[in-house]
Amino acid sequence: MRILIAFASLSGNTRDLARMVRARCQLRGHAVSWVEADIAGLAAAGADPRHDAYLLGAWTDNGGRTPAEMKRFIAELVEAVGKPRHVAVFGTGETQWGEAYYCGAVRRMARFFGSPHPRLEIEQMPHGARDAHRIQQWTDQILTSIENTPDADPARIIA
Ligand SMILES: Cc1cc2nc3c(=O)[nH]c(=O)nc-3n(C[C@H](O)[C@H](O)[C@H](O)COP(=O)(O)O)c2cc1C
Repeated sequence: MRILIAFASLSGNTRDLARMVRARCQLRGHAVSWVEADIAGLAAAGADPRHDAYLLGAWTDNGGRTPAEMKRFIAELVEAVGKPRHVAVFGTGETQWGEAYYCGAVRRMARFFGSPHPRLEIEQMPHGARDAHRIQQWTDQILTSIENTPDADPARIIA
């Protein structure tokens, strides 16, 4: 499959997480388009913005909010391809901001897209065997689910 990974990361935690997700996708033989939303737009994903799966990641800003760079990217994505069916969301946050706000951006993005997939929420930076295992399991679960879905996405039918 062609997979788009796009994320916003202020201090690198979410970038580390995105890299681990990318490594797993590539290990399973998928082609990954990589967009760092803080410095690039959808054009970085190549000539065709349509992908089989969209894995979107973000850190969480004040009050559980989605960072502005990610909002801008999402607006561009929706303008180009609509709200895709196969969106899964990951991110990092800190519980010290309060349970109600923890990884709020991940929850908001998943809600916005109506994502049917589980969310991946990591506290601060991913570390240790436990996080590595969670990330691998999450990525595998998402990819297996999408691979096995009879698809009505125009992007996949045309591709
Ligand atoms: C100004 C600011 C506000 C934050 N607000 C929240 C928040 O509401 N909820 C949360 O879970 N984390 C919050 N955080 C923590 C970051 O989301 C967390 O450190 C994250 O791992 C940073 O990811 P990054 O290294 O990819 O930028 C906040 C951090 C900053 C700097």
